[in-house]
Amino acid sequence: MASIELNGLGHRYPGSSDYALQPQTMRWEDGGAYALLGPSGCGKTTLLNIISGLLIPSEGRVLFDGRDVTTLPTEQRNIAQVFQFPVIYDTMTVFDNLAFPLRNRKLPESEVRSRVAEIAEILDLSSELKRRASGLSAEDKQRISLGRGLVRKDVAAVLFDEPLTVIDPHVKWLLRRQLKRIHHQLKLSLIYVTHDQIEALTFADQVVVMYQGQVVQMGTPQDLFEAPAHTFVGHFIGSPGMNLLPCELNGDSIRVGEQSLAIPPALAQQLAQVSGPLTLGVRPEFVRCAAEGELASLHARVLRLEDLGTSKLLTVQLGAHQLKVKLGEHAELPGEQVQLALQPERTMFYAAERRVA
Ligand SMILES: Nc1ncnc2c1ncn2[C@@H]1O[C@H](COP(=O)(O)OP(=O)(O)OP(=O)(O)O)[C@@H](O)[C@H]1O
Repeated sequence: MASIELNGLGHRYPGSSDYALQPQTMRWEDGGAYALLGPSGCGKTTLLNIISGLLIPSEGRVLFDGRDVTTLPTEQRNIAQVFQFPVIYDTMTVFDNLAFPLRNRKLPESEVRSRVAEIAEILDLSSELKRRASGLSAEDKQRISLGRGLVRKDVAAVLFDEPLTVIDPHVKWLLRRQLKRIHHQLKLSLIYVTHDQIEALTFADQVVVMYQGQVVQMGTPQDLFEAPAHTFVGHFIGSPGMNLLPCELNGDSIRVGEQSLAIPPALAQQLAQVSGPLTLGVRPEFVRCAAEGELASLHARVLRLEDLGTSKLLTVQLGAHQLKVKLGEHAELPGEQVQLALQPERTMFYAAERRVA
């Protein structure tokens, strides 16, 4: 296993003046489980291909444990890869498929047997080991692909490119949990590309959120939820995402539309240093219905209440903007008008999309 450092790493495809990947520097720790999460076209595959050696970046360096691998071909990087679709040998048995990466490295047969047994056990393939891979379902075949990616202990990292795309949603959930268990048991460095936030948040210790060729935040699922560093993280993570409202500083308060919200003097001082328009961000989970006349609350017009099963979602009109509020499963429609209080420590401020307070 290895740490991975990206040093001023950026990429422009030949003939394009735009960066597919903006130059950036970051470090991923040895043994970590990282998810690269972002919408289509944000640069996830470009970054993964640079790490795997399929693509040489136009700028910057990639280091594995301090060793510069930027221009090394994939075979010399000592990595394992799992792709969207199964890559297995149909004519071989499940055992021989799982054993292949180990036999390729000339490991003694006794070690091959014990390692294959360990991986097969974790992936629920133990009873299938003698079967030919050709007769298996697409899901079982992808399970074998996962096993082949995970079977070697000596790889620098295992890279996954949307590996659960072909998997049925129910089995997907099981496999995600198995992957998490594998990570805890085997302590492999895992990098997992996905555009699915649930997949990223359940699998990874650290989620690397990408947007328009940039990593806009790297953090635990809790960091991303409680303190989004970028408005994109705010609305991309969460269901529904963060409420984002244009606002202005006005002395010791914030103006939101026609209304005023008192804020602590220290926060007002901090916001006074910021240039450019401000946006207030608060997740629907951190807004509550307040008592009439309660200090530091906003007045809004009720639009609708939807039942989400374990919670209810209230939509209100606040000036020109709509705001979502998550309420308990037994909440009732609060009438035509409502006072809303925002949890102060979970209310964020953004300028030019970045969090400033
Ligand atoms: N071979 C290429 N030549 C030119 N531009 C490319 C090439 N591959 C990708 N791009 C562009 O680079 C940007 C990043 O693409 P990339 O495939 O890395 O994103 P992604 O997040 O992996 O998206 P997806 O989930 O759709 O695969 C996009 O604007 C894309 O059009």
